[in-house]
Amino acid sequence: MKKLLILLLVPLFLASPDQKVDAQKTNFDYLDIYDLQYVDDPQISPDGNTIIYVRHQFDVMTDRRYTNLWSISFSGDNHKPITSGKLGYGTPVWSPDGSRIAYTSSEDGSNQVFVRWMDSGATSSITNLTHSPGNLQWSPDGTQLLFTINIPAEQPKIANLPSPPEGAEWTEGATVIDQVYYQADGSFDTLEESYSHIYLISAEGGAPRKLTDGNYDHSSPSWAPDGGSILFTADRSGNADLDPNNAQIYEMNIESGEMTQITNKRGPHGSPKISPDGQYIAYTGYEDQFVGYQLTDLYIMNRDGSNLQKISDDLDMDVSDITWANDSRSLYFRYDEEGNSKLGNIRLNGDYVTVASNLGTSSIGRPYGGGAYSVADNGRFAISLGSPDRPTELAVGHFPTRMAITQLTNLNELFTESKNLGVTTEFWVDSSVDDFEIHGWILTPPDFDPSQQYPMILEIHGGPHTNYGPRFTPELQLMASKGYVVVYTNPRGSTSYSTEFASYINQNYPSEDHNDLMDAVDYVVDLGYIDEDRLYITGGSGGGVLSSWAIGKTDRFAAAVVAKPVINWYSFVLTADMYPFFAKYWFTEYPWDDPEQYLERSPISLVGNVTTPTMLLVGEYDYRTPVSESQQYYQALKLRGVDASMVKISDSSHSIASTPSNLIRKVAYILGWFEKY
Ligand SMILES: CC(=O)N[C@@H](C)C(=O)N[C@@H](C)C(=O)N[C@@H](C)C(=O)O
Repeated sequence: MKKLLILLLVPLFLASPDQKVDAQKTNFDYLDIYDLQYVDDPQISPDGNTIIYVRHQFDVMTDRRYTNLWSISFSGDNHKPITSGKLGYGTPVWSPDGSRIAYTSSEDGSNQVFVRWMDSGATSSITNLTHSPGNLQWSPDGTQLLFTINIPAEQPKIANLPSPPEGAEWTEGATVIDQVYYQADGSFDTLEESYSHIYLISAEGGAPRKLTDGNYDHSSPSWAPDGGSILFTADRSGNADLDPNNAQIYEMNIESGEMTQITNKRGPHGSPKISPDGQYIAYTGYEDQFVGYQLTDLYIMNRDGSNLQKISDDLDMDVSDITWANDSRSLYFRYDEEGNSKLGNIRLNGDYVTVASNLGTSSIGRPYGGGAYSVADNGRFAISLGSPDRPTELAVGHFPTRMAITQLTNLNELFTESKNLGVTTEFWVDSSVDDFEIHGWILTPPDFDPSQQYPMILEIHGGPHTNYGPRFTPELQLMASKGYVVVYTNPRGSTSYSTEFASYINQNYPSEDHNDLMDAVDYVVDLGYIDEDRLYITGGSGGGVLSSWAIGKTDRFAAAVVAKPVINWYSFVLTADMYPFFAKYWFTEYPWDDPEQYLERSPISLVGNVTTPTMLLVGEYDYRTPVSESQQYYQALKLRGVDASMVKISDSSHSIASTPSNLIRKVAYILGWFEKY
């Protein structure tokens, strides 16, 4: 008995100290997804004393994500629900005096705008809309709200059809399509032609006033400090559908409805905001060069559009989500840097600082960037705080005193205390083809022991102009919990490093990003704990491009799962929902004018080399990277006698992870395929 006892105790001491398996805990498993909770969209009150945030939860019975509004004080006290139930509440916005919040809710069966009086808790819907509202913006005096909704365009009759006889059982009929955008990923039906318009409504309800007109989209409304006018963006050229990157800034006088175009440089103009002193307009954008990646900069100009200045020259990172500081002397903004999502503050002379790092999203999928923040008049701010080890929580801080960031919520404390999770470690590897350094992370299994040999999965991000980072990723944690070392990287083309790095694959994708991925695999293999006979590769969307490209270049992988890929750029730009953008920005010619340009960068051109057993996996209603792309590769592999399988995830769009059970299915099919080999 004594000898048996010693044998039983030894393995526990072998585990590396930082990954000792706690026998009281269990490994992260598929159904644990439904226990996760996320903080998103934290909105701090104007006086900085209270934060309203959106809490994301999941219901295993309805297989749905549902959201509620919660409130907590800046000190962390008085944490309580504002709404409850398994419905949808979102986009909370404080009134300028902090007495009310406006938000959207589906509690009445359709998405409407609600207002809550914070002192009494009285709540009322103030709209009765037929389409979902968005972009809620309080007027400076708190008496009115702006919002946008999509309004169907008048549809001309195409044919004078006879009516079926009474009781006849004719077929459904036909869908007439004549607009450029007739499908959008996430909308399962054919799109009706509609345009986004801006409305104004009393904060106490009543008939809304339609401010904009015409068959044009109007977006990003914001108020002038005096409440006399609003800014918004629109491309009213009449060619916006086929020229998708040229929205301009307009100012509209609320009383007269008179509209003035403020900008006219070619290129996108996003999120126009007037400074609190009324002196400047800030916006994000760039001068369009018609290439795949273009750095999004921050500009300021006078109210009339004169004296335009780019103030983010020293940043070389994409700027988004801008907010003027109360003194009109700086702006807060979101940016990603080396795979870390951050909140920054930039002065009008271009000097900038990082205010907070490690922002997180509410995704249950892969570790993409993102995050949310808000700032009070006194410099207090709230952020969605991410971490590689737990879902996103709420944190607060103060700028410029730079008090320590304080995490206020711990929604997942019991979860993280009861689960053995994979551990994320960072690495950099020198490119084998030039001077770039490639950034990556290794997610090791909960019971990891570097003296053992492990199967390895290389998981590749899409976009391609996005970035992965040390962020909580249930999708990859599930792979690690099943015993895999999971490696993920930011190959060239990824954002958050430099314009040079991201632009390298402009009209040159895929290319040496493949080498970056193989350099990362070589690096991790050289660490000595990977079984080289059990190397696996997978990736979604752009990651599907690179995983199918890779197995056309090497047979080092025991198996591959190519998820929602582009396989043939020629067919892709003629079937994808965003086809005008893809054709005009990812290529220099149309496919019929230069088929070779499309074919030479298409994974289908390398399928003749493939020996790797491959599963295709795609959402049944994926309109971003259509099912037909996966079908081409699957059928080519079958014709070549390569072991292939194809999984179509039912009722799924491009965003497979938007439904928890579909995320579970995706990981289970991926691991099932790898286990087979
Ligand atoms: C950044 C981004 O999403 N770009 C779009 C043009 C896009 O939809 N790209 C897809 C081809 C893609 O790779 N999407 C990634 C984000 C995914 O994992 O779905």
